[in-house]
Amino acid sequence: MHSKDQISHDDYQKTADWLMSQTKHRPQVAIICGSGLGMLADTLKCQDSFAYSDIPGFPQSTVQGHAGRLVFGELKGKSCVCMQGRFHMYEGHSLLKTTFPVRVFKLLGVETLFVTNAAGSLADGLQPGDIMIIKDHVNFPGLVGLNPLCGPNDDKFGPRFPAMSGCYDKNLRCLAMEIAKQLGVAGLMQEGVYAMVGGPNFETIAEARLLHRLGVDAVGMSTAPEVVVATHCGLRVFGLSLITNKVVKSYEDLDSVNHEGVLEVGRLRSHTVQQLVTELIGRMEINNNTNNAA
Ligand SMILES: O=P(O)(O)O[C@@H]1C[C@H](O)[C@@H](CO)O1
Ligand SMILES: Nc1nc2[nH]cnc2c(=O)[nH]1
Repeated sequence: MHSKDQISHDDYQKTADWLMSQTKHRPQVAIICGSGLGMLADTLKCQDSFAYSDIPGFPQSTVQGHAGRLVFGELKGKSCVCMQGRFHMYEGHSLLKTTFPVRVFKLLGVETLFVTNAAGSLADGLQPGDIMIIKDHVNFPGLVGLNPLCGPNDDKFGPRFPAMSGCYDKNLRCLAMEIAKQLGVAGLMQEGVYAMVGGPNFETIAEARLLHRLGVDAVGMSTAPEVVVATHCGLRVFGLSLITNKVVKSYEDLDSVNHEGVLEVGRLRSHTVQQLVTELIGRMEINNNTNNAA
């Protein structure tokens, strides 16, 4: 890693301090909105919002469907911060930049991170419009050393060799399924394994078949680095993939995926995703956060 890519503890702290000087909200929960899912921020009450371009140290969103705003507010009595737009490796950001907000959230006192994304389905049982609760992930870039934790370890955030088993909180996954039943949308939901690939191109048929054989249920281009960094600094994580398309696995299939279609499914399912996230945040327990990374 080149030194220009490194971000010091002070850099994260400066951004956190700036945000705390601009808003009275002290969020317990952070939400990262995936492609087409930015409307999650609209449900927050008593909003304070900041364009990424106005936040010292923040990267900029370049992808259509990622507005580039950080929104603070209340949801069901819990203080939240929501990223309307995330950063992807394929935009040219370093992985440390991609995950920069997660460590800032930790310094703000956040204890639970919600990650959402748009993903293509490889599992036969997952259809466009379905919602997958992420049970686990395969971080393909991470497996070959493209990991935000590479480089000097910042012991104030977490250990050199963090465990990743159990990084998607089981209690929150169970509660989400219970809420889905109560909302009458359990038929749309199942748990599965998400895989991150680098993008920005969608999969070839041979790549799709490979991922399918490896046991991947849904594939996308984000999330895993954020979850790795969140787990490293002790955040509890809950993740949802909105299935926006079937990944083409047959040479006879003439379908092909495009980003506009991905955003459209996001819009169609926005209400259900919003309801689920709102109820889950309302019903989950929050521990007293001692903010031990500060
Ligand atoms: O930010 P997410 O992971 O939801 O975005 C997915 C992956 C690509 O960025 C884009 C492809 O349409 O959607
Ligand atoms: N890699 C990948 N990312 C996606 N995001 C939404 N759909 C897809 C897909 O089919 N493949």
